[in-house]
Amino acid sequence: MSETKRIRLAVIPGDGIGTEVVEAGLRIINHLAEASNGKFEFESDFFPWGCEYYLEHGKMMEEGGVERLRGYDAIYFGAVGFPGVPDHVSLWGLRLAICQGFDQWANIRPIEFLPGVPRRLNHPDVDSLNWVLIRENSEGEYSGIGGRNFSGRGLGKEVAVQSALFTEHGCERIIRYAFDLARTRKRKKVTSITKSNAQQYGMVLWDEVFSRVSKDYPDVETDQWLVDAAAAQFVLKPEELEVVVASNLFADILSDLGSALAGSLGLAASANINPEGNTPSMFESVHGSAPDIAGQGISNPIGAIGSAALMLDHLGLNEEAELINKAIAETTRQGILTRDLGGTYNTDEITDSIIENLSKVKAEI
Ligand SMILES: NC(=O)C1=CN([C@@H]2O[C@H](COP(=O)(O)OP(=O)(O)OC[C@H]3O[C@@H](n4cnc5c(N)ncnc54)[C@H](O)[C@@H]3O)[C@@H](O)[C@H]2O)C=CC1
Ligand SMILES: CC(=O)C(=O)O
Ligand SMILES: [K+]
Ligand SMILES: [Mn+2]
Repeated sequence: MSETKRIRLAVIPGDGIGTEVVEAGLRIINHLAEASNGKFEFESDFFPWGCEYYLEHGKMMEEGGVERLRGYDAIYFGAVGFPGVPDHVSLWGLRLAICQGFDQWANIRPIEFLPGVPRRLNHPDVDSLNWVLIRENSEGEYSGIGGRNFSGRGLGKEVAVQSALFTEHGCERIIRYAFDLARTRKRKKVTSITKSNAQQYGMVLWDEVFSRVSKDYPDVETDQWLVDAAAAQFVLKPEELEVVVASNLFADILSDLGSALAGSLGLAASANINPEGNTPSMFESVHGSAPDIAGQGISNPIGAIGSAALMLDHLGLNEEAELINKAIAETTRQGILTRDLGGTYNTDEITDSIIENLSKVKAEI
């Protein structure tokens, strides 16, 4: 028997349903670790950072918090944000501080159309759809460049500037990432989404880099859309999409649209990757802290559990990741669904079912 692989995990449940869905995800991966006969185990350290921490300490995480995470193999994250703390304070103080601090520049957001789920997309062959959004995660509209209150212009005359930063380096690395990923997939197609008619500097640079990089991938089909038309395209011609690459803001919006089309925001998983492997990557559901349903135990844990699968895949536990995804699909196929999908099951029951189905799908392999 070879040595046990010890995985050091930093767990940040955060706020609202973040805590509920992270607990569900941990149940799944700890179950797999126990069943692995010593192949791997997790050493999880919990960080109580978030809005409650802020109300007590005046900051979202402890001093030097990002540095404390550096030595971990991965970060498993819930969600951040709760009424009482301004959303821009909570987001910048935790999620963006980690993503940008660790240069997790590739945010991978697959959109799976699961069996048994009532999808909102009226497409004859929904089962054939499988998208992955590649979101630029280090710059663009979320560079934080700008300011307010420039010169005391007086009541009702305030001015705010919010700039987007696009660097050739930043565009090139995320676009190459999308092309490299497309090469591993069936259709081998990358769709780039910008708004370069109105945004004549940064997004034109993006388009130029896209066109230059695409020449290195003659085997990959390309498509380019302006974001307004692209939003319509998601609904009207979903079969045209496979790998989609877009800026920080656009892919943020389109990933919520995509997950809603697949059934619910609660389904979508994501990975914030530092592809160089210099820093830990962070895995989290696409959705936020959902204060409207927090504390009721009814949140859909599938996005967070799928994110745990992305994490295992990243850590080299590819078979286990596949098992999780198969077990999720088996649970939805059986009609075991949370309320956001029209079901009646709660978070724990979905998680129980996925755990049960892990053994079932394993036996079928
Ligand atoms: N990565 C992160 O940590 C993110 C944080 N946020 C923060 O979350 C807070 C709430 O933001 P919202 O715009 O309301 O977005 P949200 O994603 O939290 O919720 C939007 C809607 O989707 C529903 N929903 C989301 N996830 C669900 C799940 N797993 N199961 C069932 N229903 C689910 C919610 O109940 C709500 O009606 C804000 O403070 C925001 O800044 C928002 C998005 C991402
Ligand atoms: C902040 C946010 O909405 C996201 O990362 O998806
Ligand atoms: K999240
Ligand atoms: Mn978002």
